[in-house]
Amino acid sequence: MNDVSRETPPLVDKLFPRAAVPLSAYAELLATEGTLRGLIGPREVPRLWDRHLLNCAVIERLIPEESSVADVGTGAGLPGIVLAIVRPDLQVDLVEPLLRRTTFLQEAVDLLELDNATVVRARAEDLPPASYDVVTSRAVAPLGKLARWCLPLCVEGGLMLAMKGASAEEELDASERELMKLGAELCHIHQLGGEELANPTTVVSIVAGRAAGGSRHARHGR
Ligand SMILES: C[S@@+](CC[C@H](N)C(=O)[O-])C[C@H]1O[C@@H](n2cnc3c(N)ncnc32)[C@H](O)[C@@H]1O
Repeated sequence: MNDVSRETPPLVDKLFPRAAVPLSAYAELLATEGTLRGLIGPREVPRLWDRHLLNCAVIERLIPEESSVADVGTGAGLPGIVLAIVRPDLQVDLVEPLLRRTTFLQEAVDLLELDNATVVRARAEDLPPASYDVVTSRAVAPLGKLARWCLPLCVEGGLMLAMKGASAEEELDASERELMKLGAELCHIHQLGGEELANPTTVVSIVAGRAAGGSRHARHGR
């Protein structure tokens, strides 16, 4: 057994008691196959929980029940796989163009028996518009470009959630015009997990307006 799974922090049981076992299995997969295949840097392994898994897990607080979610540029499954684990009520599409990564993602989905996650090998800009209630992303592109890819995927009134670092406010200011053109309605910067996590998560949330997606209901029939 790998060190990472043995060291599952007590906080995981406290915050996500029902998901602790699959989260630990995913942590182990990232620490082993994920690093072997170059999807996670070896230096990330000791901080997998703090900087990656828990950081991603807390964004579930912003996602309405039973949403259809696309995680754009999910890479090794962050935050998409984590969301599918901690929120079985969600339907999560793991959107990633690179074959090496989608192969790993499919193996992870199978191993973790995630019935509510689907691997979609595609670029965000090639997906049909107005397909999702929520579109998440982490470390994919600057906010303006990300909004061009993600907002059109949201249904009207849907939510784009971009995990960002210290640059969140600056990026939001810089992309204001673009966001307006794309029909963004409400933008907000959230700090999540401030009281529980060593590194709180910063998320920019943007409500999609009419120009962004289209119909009020997700077109995906899942
Ligand atoms: C730096 S990685 C981040 C991966 C993961 N979200 C994370 O936080 O660890 C960026 C990912 O975005 C993907 N990507 C780049 N352009 C994309 C696009 N237009 N549509 C979807 N994914 C894209 C890349 O293939 C890559 O896996």
